[in-house]
Amino acid sequence: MGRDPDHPPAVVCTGLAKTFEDGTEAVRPVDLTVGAGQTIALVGPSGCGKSTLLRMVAGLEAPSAGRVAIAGRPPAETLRRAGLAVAFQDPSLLPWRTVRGNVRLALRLARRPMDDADIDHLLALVGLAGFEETRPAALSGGMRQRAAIARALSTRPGLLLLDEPFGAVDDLTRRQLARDLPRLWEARGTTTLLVTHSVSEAVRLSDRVIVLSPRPARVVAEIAIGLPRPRTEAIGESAQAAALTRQIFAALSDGMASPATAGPAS
Ligand SMILES: Nc1ncnc2c1ncn2[C@@H]1O[C@H](COP(=O)(O)OP(=O)(O)OP(=O)(O)O)[C@@H](O)[C@H]1O
Repeated sequence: MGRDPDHPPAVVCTGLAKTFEDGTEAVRPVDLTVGAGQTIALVGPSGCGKSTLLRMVAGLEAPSAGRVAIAGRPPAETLRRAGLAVAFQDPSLLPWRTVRGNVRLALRLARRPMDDADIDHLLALVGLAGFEETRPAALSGGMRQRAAIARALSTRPGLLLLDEPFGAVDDLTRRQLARDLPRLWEARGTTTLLVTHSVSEAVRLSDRVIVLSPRPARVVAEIAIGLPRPRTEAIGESAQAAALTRQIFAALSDGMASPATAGPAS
């Protein structure tokens, strides 16, 4: 399926902070490093600033302070070189194109060749076999989200940014995606930064979990997930995984107990 990505990049965020124009302080200076080829999960209470942080890494939101370096370069440059792909909560599929057409366009823009059989293989992997010719309006929210994930993976990015990638997906499909998709990005050595509301999913997928405080987001704990790979369901349900899950919940409650004073909410 196309060529291998460029060397997966490391991401370094230094003093990254965001206060919106209306005074809402979303992110307190955050230092964060994602090693090349690592998968890092961001977890934190709802509205704490996770998406804002991810959008700054993607170059879609300008930081108020600090900087992001992806393989030493600014995000916009990585985006332009198609080394970065995003799948966010609200999938921005083109409504007049079919599912396959949306993936095809991303590939064309990224100048990465892939034939329709390979596209369909990827669509089958995210459970969209039979919907290749369907337009987004005729898909459920979860299906649209899966189409956006397939589109993001199709260009074989070196860096993958996922915001609640399985948020609108039913539990059974979510479980299946959490099993199958990481195999793809692990096999390619993709550097992956994802936001999830699910602590068990964070444990299952990542090498390290970053626990954020309530808004404004600051890092309250970084927990290394030393579980073996591939992460089978049995590993995800092991006593070791359960202990890590408890540790993350404890860090989340510690963060809740010591919120920082924040600027006004929007
Ligand atoms: N453009 C904006 N202008 C002003 N405030 C904003 C803007 N975008 C987000 N916010 C505010 O910043 C805060 C953080 O939002 P963000 O979406 O990053 O949180 P989140 O942790 O991703 O939330 P959730 O878990 O519910 O998806 C929220 O209070 C939100 O209302």
